[in-house]
Amino acid sequence: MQFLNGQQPTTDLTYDDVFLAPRRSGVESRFDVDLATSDGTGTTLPIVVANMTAVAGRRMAETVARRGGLVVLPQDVAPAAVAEIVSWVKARHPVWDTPLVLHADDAVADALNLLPKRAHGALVVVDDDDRPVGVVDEAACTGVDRFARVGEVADRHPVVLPLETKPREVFDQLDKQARSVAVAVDAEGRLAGIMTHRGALRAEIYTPALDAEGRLRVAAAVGVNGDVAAKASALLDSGVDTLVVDTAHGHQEKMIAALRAVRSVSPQVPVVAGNVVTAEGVRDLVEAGADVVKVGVGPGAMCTTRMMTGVGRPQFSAVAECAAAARELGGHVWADGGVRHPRDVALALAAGAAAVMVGSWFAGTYESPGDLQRDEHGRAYKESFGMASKRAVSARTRTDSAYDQARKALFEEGISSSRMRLDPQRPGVEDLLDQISSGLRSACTYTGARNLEEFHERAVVGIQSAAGFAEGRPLPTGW
Ligand SMILES: NC(=O)C1=CN([C@@H]2O[C@H](COP(=O)(O)OP(=O)(O)OC[C@H]3O[C@@H](n4cnc5c(N)ncnc54)[C@H](OP(=O)(O)O)[C@@H]3O)[C@@H](O)[C@H]2O)C=CC1
Ligand SMILES: Nc1nc2c(ncn2[C@@H]2O[C@H](COP(=O)(O)O)[C@@H](O)[C@H]2O)c(=O)[nH]1
Ligand SMILES: [K+]
Repeated sequence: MQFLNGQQPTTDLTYDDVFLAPRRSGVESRFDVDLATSDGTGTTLPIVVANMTAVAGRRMAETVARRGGLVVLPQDVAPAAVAEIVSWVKARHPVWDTPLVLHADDAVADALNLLPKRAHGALVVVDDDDRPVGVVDEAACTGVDRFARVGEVADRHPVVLPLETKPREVFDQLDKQARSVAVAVDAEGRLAGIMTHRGALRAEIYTPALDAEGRLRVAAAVGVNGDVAAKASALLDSGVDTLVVDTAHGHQEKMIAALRAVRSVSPQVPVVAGNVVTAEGVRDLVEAGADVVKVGVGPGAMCTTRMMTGVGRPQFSAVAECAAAARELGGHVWADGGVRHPRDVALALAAGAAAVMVGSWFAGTYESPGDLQRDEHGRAYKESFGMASKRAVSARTRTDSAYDQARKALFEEGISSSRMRLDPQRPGVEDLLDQISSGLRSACTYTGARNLEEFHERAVVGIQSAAGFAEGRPLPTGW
């Protein structure tokens, strides 16, 4: 990456302060761009979902890995629960989505409660042998008594296809039969998956992030306190593919000790550690065994660290400097926090990040773990909260003595309750991944890059005023 016309920034910069200049390009199509990462985590899309309780759970893990990204399960999840989630994710089909299931005599009210759990907008009615007998969507439940049986409102002639059917064929069948979802069955005719029109298209464009056995990948976080080696070992035994050693102040002795402990358990597993914002921090963590260093102190949407402490660093400069330091040592960085638009992802990768971590933005999707709620205007939202908020800290310390709990509650550095609205145009995390990956593919071709390494090499970044940033925003209501 270089600055436009040899500019030298005189202050540290954040995403809003910068823009990418277009360059002569020989890349003919945005589909010619390869978005695979080179950080050893096996992802084919440079997006990692942050280890936040309000964001990263099993449905998020399955859905994002199927599109090539990675989800980090939070360190607050009990080891037995992590093991259960990992084995569940690993048992998911890499192409077909997991259906929501009811029986014919379940109530329409049950269907309405279940539908927002997944973005495909339909659930499958099965018989006692798990064979699909119908499909129910929201339209079928509208204007119907909530105690009516789903069997009475279901479409009894759904598109049912063998599990081996190629996504392109699924797309064409849905088109031909004018249906919005197809249902997959195994050799015995039992329900095995569901796919929407858009899902079929996505399955042709994205490549799932798979482990050596062809199963979806998943990561998990571990803190720096307690017996880190034992915790890391338990996570690896559960089948976790990448370990994230995570604490607010990553550049501390405890982190270095934790990294050495993790490395003693497994010399090969990809290990991510953070958070830091300086080249010195990167060097110390790479030296202690991190393959990837997580960069970002204070940019997070739920984060009050900068207001509480004055500590942090504008994220674009932090990523650029840390990525350069990591590259010198053969390491990588993930840009963690503060991503609010697809452009921020492109800019972080241009600055040299191997992948970009997104938290709060993805809390406002069907796939995040929280319950869907509605505000006074009927708009759908989910609750989000920071991992250093009072809410998260009291959950994390619930087994400590009352005195210790009270001591830890003093260091609150996050928001306990915030509403993340679901975008009516993009209510599912895959809609947001589409938006991000389209923006990124386009940014690469504007720069003349066929892959993310070339994107970083060729990126020319300019510095803009607040007016420059404002000019780039659309004005949907006129002026
Ligand atoms: N990226 C960011 O800007 C930030 C992220 N977070 C996230 O919140 C979660 C909780 O992290 P964390 O609060 O580190 O909790 P942890 O449970 O991981 O504990 C952190 C440990 O480090 C010690 N410590 C020393 N100095 C600090 C410091 N300045 N801030 C925090 N701990 C310190 C703490 O001791 P003692 O409590 O005795 O001081 C404690 O033992 C993580 O997921 C983290 O990523 C939190 C804040 C900032
Ligand atoms: N200072 C705090 N930082 C937090 C807290 N919870 C999470 N985080 C960090 O934010 C990113 C995600 O950023 P986002 O803008 O996408 O939401 C996450 O990975 C953590 O590093 C917190 O309570 N305090
Ligand atoms: K912030």
